[in-house]
Amino acid sequence: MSAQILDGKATAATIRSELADRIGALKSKGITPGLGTVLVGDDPGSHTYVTAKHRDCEQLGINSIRRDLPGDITQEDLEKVIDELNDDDATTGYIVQLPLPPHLDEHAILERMAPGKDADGLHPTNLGKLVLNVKDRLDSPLPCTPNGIVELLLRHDIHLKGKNVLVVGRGVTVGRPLGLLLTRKSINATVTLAHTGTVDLPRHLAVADVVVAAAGMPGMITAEQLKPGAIVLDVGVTRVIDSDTGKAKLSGDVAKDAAEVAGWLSPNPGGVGPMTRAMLLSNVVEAAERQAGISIR
Ligand SMILES: Nc1nc(=O)c2c([nH]1)NC[C@@H]1CN(c3ccc(C(=O)N[C@@H](CCC(=O)O)C(=O)O)cc3)C=[N+]21
Repeated sequence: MSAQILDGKATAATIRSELADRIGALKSKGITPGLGTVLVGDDPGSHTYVTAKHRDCEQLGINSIRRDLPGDITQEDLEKVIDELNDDDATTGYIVQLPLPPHLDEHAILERMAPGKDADGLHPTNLGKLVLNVKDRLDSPLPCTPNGIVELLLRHDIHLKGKNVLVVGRGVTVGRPLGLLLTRKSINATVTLAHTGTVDLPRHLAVADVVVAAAGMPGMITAEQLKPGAIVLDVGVTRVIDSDTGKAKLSGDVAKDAAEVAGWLSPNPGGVGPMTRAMLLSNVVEAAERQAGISIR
């Protein structure tokens, strides 16, 4: 049996075309959404993702505000940039690419962002709303990768009600908030969050209907660990050196042989990554609609 593909590229393209209509409606009211990005340092992976995000904006007619900052920027100077973006009317929403260099206080930066301009859905206030509200639709942004995973499954007509979901990795952009989304009444999954402190990961994998691999550990999830027919989402993106070519390449957390056992598999690249970017655009458009007083639901 070979897994069916959760095609993030095609799904993201559909979402972008839906957003184009909503952007057209905003522009007819004289409103052009603007996405800001704050990138500190010169990590090649982060530059790739930020460039891809701005390419998406250009294709959709969303304004781009790009702040690439030196890796040795002080906390105080970074906070000044955050204050500028909070006050900039052309910036509907923005993100601070994580992780930040270790000398910077990531929490203080995220908290300093205006919650209404948080395009990532990672501001404590917005994550707090997710903790507090299990049943209603929220009027605040959802974290992009977790929401991208939900949207990818829904648009392939896969429903998680009653399913056992194993999330591997407790990072702030994926693992930690994902359970908050999947345990909402509208989805009703049961979620286990595994991490580096988990004992006997294979025991959890063997009973998981859905596996979200977001640990950043290349090839960690292999076919023999999976429950036959499991739905597998490969989220991890780690730069590794290709042993044959000696060149840097991106590796996912799921080994190639998983496709022989899984029922569904999101390719990497081409799965959750494009969905993350599509959800970011959706958060920016929703923020513009909210600021324009357009009811979005
Ligand atoms: N505050 C913050 N928010 C993030 O959402 C965030 C972050 N920091 N730090 C880094 C991670 C990583 N990330 C990706 C986004 C898109 C692709 C993506 O589109 N990947 C393409 C391949 C790259 C390409 O070809 O464009 C794919 O999977 O098909 C990958 C990874 C967001 N992140």
